[in-house]
Amino acid sequence: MKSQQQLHEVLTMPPLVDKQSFRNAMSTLAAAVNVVTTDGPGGRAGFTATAVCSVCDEPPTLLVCLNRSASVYDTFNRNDSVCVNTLADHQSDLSNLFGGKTDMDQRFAGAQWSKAVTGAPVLDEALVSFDCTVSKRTSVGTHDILFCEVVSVRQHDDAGSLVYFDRGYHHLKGQ
Ligand SMILES: NC(=O)C1=CN([C@@H]2O[C@H](COP(=O)(O)OP(=O)(O)OC[C@H]3O[C@@H](n4cnc5c(N)ncnc54)[C@H](O)[C@@H]3O)[C@@H](O)[C@H]2O)C=CC1
Ligand SMILES: Cc1cc2nc3c(=O)[nH]c(=O)nc-3n(C[C@H](O)[C@H](O)[C@H](O)COP(=O)(O)O)c2cc1C
Repeated sequence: MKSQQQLHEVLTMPPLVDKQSFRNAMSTLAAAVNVVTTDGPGGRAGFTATAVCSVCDEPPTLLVCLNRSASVYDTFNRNDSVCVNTLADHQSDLSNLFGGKTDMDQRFAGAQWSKAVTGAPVLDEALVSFDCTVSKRTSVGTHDILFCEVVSVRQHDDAGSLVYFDRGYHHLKGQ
């Protein structure tokens, strides 16, 4: 068992892995690219996210990690609707558009959208769109984790996938 002094030393130690080493390691994980959107009382917003993951299928649930310093944070915090639009292989321009520093109307002017059951914008040419309501939110470090229960899905089986790997885009063709 650790003494109080040993516990204090462990808790106040600097992290063993610095931020840059963590990011370099994470850059080796290939990930799907998503434009995550919302609409509701807080207004309309969308951002690019690779930190999206399947949680469970009963109830069908995804998670999305959102940096609390993002310009879209307040809007997502005030709305319950979220649509995770996974990009098709030809949509890297859209990823860059929603990836930061662009005015929100300009971001949405870059593509065609429909309205989902929840009211969130669905990207017409997405590989797949998961229309969701946020069932739970929690904070870890700099990010909020949104647990999103899927209420409807729209899928284009013939499209390829846009993959982010080694800080760049790669294109996976469908079968
Ligand atoms: N989870 C996140 O919040 C992510 C944020 N980004 C943003 O896009 C910028 C460009 O990213 P890259 O070109 O891939 O180069 P980078 O060197 O900044 O990031 C490399 C990898 O580290 C991870 N990462 C980056 N920033 C992170 C963060 N704040 N929290 C948790 N994981 C993070 C991601 O997996 C990313 O692909 C980043 O600096 C960041 O602002 C990109 C990917 C994921
Ligand atoms: C490829 C890529 C993946 C990203 N993934 C995430 C993510 O998973 N979570 C996140 O909070 N931000 C992520 N970002 C950054 C957000 O897209 C960006 O902060 C957001 O568009 C808001 O930018 P703004 O604060 O300038 O408006 C990613 C950016 C890029 C280009």
